[in-house]
Amino acid sequence: MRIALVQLGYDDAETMPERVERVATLVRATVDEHEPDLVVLPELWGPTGFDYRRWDDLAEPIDGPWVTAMTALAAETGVTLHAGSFIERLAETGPDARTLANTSVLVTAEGGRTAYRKIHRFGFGSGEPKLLEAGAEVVTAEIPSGTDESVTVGLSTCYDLRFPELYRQQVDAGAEIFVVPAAWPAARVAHWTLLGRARAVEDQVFVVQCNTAGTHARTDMGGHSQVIAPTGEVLAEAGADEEVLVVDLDPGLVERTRASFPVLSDRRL
Ligand SMILES: O=C(O)CCC(=O)C(=O)O
Repeated sequence: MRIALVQLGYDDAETMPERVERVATLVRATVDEHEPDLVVLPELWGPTGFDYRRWDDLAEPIDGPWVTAMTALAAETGVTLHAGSFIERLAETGPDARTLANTSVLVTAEGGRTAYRKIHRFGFGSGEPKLLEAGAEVVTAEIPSGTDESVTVGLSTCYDLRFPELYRQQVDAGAEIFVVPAAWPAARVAHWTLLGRARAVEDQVFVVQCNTAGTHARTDMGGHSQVIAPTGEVLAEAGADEEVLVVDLDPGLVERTRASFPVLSDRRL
């Protein structure tokens, strides 16, 4: 299975429509050059990443222009696209009296769609917890792997990576690859790489982490997207700047790793 991670770099000058156009061009070029089965984009790259003062203006419903554009892009290029996340305007006010969510979207070339609302909100009282509803559902999806077998991916977003119990629930739901889009700051990029490896080793899965590059909202982004094998081996790691990372992986390694070192069967619940 070939996966391409688009570690997008951006600043505050580019508008959301300009960035959507640029990303579509990048995805088309990546698919033409590398023929991946799955393309992954980072968290909130459309609605300005960390600039949460603009989220309300840029929020869209799940059937709005951004998701429609990403669905069309997957159909046009014939790939499964994890489009990263956007600010979703919810149809109803949630339990925390908010009408927005940080929602990741995975679309297939055939038009199938899986959405995941970020469960752990980052900001310690400001930003996400103040403005967004928390997701309440653990989400996995079966996607094509480039062979006759499909593969099960678990969806999570950025700060979620700090909460191992979420990933154990994804394992219980059959996840073989954790896909984690992020806008993870440079200041804590060592945590990003360490926690990705930890999740891979403890859950014996592949971890695909697609971060953001550049500087926006006065925050330097950390880059260093990476793909980790179920053994903990780093299969590929990006630098700090915008970059497309392409990696081939064998989903069968999950089962082989678990069979040869069956640590998950020693869990005590
Ligand atoms: O946990 C961190 O250090 C970064 C998390 C974050 O930036 C986010 O979830 O948006």
